[in-house]
Amino acid sequence: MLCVEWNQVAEMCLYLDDMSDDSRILCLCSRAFFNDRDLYYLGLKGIDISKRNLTDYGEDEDEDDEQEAFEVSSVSEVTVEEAELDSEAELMLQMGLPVQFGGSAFEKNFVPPETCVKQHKIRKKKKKKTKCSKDKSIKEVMDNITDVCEDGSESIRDGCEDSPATTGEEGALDPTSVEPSFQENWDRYWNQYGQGILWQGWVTKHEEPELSGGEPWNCPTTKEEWAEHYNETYWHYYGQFQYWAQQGWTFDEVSECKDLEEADKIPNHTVHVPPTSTESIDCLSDCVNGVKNINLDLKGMERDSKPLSVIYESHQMQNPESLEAQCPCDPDQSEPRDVGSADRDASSGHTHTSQPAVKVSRNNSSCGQTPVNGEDDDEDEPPECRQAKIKRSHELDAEENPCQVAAEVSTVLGLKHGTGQKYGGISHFKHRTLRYLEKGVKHRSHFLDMHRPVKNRHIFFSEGSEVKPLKSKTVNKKFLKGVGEASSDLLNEDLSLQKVEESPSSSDSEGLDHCSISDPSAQCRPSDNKELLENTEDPDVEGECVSHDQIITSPSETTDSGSRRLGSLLPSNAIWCSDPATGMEQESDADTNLADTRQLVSLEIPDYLQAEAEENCNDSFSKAVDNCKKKRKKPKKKVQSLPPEIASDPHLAKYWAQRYRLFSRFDEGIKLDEEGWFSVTPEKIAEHIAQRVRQCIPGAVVVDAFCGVGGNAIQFALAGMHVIAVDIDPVKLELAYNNAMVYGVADRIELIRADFMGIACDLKADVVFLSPPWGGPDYVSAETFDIKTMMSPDGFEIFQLSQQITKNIIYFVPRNTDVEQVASLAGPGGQVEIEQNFLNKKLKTMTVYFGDLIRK
Ligand SMILES: C[S@@+](CC[C@H](N)C(=O)[O-])C[C@H]1O[C@@H](n2cnc3c(N)ncnc32)[C@H](O)[C@@H]1O
Ligand SMILES: C[n+]1cn([C@@H]2O[C@H](CO)[C@@H](O)[C@H]2O)c2nc(N)[nH]c(=O)c21
Repeated sequence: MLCVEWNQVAEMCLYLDDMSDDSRILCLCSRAFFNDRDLYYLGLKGIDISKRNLTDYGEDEDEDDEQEAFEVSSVSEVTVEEAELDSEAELMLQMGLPVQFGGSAFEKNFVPPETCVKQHKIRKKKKKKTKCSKDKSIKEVMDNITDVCEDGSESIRDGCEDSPATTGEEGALDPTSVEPSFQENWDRYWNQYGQGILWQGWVTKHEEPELSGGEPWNCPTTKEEWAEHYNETYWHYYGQFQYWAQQGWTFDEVSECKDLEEADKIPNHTVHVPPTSTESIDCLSDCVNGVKNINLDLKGMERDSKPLSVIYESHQMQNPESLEAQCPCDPDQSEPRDVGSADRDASSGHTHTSQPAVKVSRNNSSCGQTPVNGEDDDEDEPPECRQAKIKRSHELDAEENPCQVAAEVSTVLGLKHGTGQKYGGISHFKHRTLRYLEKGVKHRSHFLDMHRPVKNRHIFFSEGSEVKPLKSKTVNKKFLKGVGEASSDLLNEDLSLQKVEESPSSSDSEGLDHCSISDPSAQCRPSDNKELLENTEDPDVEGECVSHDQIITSPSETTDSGSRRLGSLLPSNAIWCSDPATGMEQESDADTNLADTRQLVSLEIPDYLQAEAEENCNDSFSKAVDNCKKKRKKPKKKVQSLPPEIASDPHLAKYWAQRYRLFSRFDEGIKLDEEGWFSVTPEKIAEHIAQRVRQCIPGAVVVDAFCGVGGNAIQFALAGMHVIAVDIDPVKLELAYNNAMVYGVADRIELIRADFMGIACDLKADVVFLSPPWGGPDYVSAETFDIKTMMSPDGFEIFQLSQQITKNIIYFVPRNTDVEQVASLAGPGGQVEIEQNFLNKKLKTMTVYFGDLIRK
């Protein structure tokens, strides 16, 4: 299946210094969205997330994610079986917000604040009576438990329950638990921006809103939809506001009158708060007091509803970061930066677009958080963006501020502009332009998690604030470690530990000995490694290793694929492992003994990974959960044995929970090693990349230069391509082979154990796919990822060698990669497509396409 949605969002032109404008690099920015929530939840089955932190289970799998963990208690009533959260609700959870503020989960539990409290409480009481007895027992237990908070210092009652950001349903829903100053601030915010946000959202959903039949909130045909829209928008922004407020953000209120004057004295219309549901309409309108009086800028809104085609221009962006330091938006720097006439000159005539465009300038006055009502399509920006408003004008003016433009681009598009060395002798880009290709990019971007950095923190709440800061990564890690230690005595026999101990893993030295052999006649596949062999489609997959010291022609070269087939020169000390069953060959290296460096550290298994662990738990919490589970009469799940690399490292637990999103056929015998777990491409993304290749170059021969455990190679093969899969690590090739067997595509993948850097010049193919190591999961801790210096091998050298094979290259890079550096790979006058990959609305990775693979 292809991605849920694919959009071209912007076109960025990068102009080279000292070169004509024809040499500018065109960079298409696109987004691919995938949804594999079902696979994620499948991986959580058997894990009681009510007891643990969801981030431990990989929804936020990166080691250094900005989205910090949310407290256990915030999902105290959420168990995997019933966790049917939509993405928005989940985002709320991740932000530490009550799930009720998100999407469908919200709708089920709609509770307007303030004036609706009483009404709501009555409803709640009624609801409560009919609630599952699980709630009762859990509540009971929760009342008794005093040591469940992860930080160990506070009880649920004292430390968790009170905070709306960290509570379970009860605490979260009680609006009185929201600090009054927050509510006041929110009301002011909503009064000021609510109408703009509402209208902008409406306009985005409806190409050209038809106003002849009346305002959408009055028109009988749209009334209901408007109500829903209102509801969704209100609560979405409420959640956003609460989150950013917790992060220390404040917003500066501006005088409405002043705004209106600035907004060209736009005719006023009144927004009537529409019915949201039969029960809540009146109270909602009261809740959002003041919205009735907000003036709607229809004229401005109409302007905004036109397709966006906006150019941001920035000049001399050699060092946007250093410029950012002088940004006049910085409250500490009151003096505006004078861009100067030279910059203005440089800006003229560099639109280079086929479509009409509006240049965007940064008005200093707008830096000071002065949104212009209805004038600006940023009207719906979340609080963090209010600090840097952009005002449209038809000419660049002296007040344009390149650093803000860069910041805007990265805020909206989530792209990183670094100062890293450029490829191919390009010194730097003298200026750049950016044109949106999609309407409502900014609005849509708000609903995506792009790991935006949070800057400009202010003290917002009083010291007595009950809003608890989100849990830190350190705590999270400590917790994980602790769990690993504490749970060693809870080992469950069902987990086949004995088997784990006895059976060497793929990353275990015993297992490896079979492949890192010097005797070429030795068996390549570890015949005694049942772990590795079990569940493969063909039980007789043992093969022989054959030594080669000459040019080896791969079996596929004799197939009917003509000149496109591989002819590879292999290192002279290479050993090929041939599988008689499939005719596949594998190479092993006599010099390599990775086994020495790999050990099983410990066999402690966290209790929460034991699907049926509750049988061993005598505490009342477990009993309560147990009771609930029994009530649900769900069939008992088969206990799955934990792979040793997971069992030995509690940090890998999160990847285990994600196993089906990595390989949907995981249970059929998929095997990974430690590196494989954290670096394999999630199946949906790999499938999408493969489909793109299939569409552009059907039947291509693809070199997967760093194939790892085969995540991409398998998808290329499934899409009908012939794959030459290279990896330096023989263990990876073992695993890739095993996994390819599971998917029934082993015969379409040639596995070569070699250093890609050494054999690249001898490979022939139509497409090269590059997914090199990024230096481990810590790649996220870099503000901007530099593909030259942070990758090993050097990302530029990898690319240069690949260019010798073909111009059709796919580079799979971290989401925080310096886009200008990546774009420079295209060379002067070249083109590149940078595709952001979103998994469940969260930016995961970027895929960069070159040559014929760019979607025009
Ligand atoms: C990130 S993993 C690839 C993951 C793969 N795309 C997947 O989905 O399974 C990178 C792989 O590159 C391999 N590697 C590292 N240096 C290499 C080199 N010089 N040549 C070939 N492979 C290399 C590592 O052994 C590792 O398996
Ligand atoms: C450390 N890591 C994560 N991913 C990929 O990024 C996603 C989000 O973290 C992971 O799911 C994985 O696909 C990696 N891909 C490559 N090619 N190399 C890596 O070192 C790597």
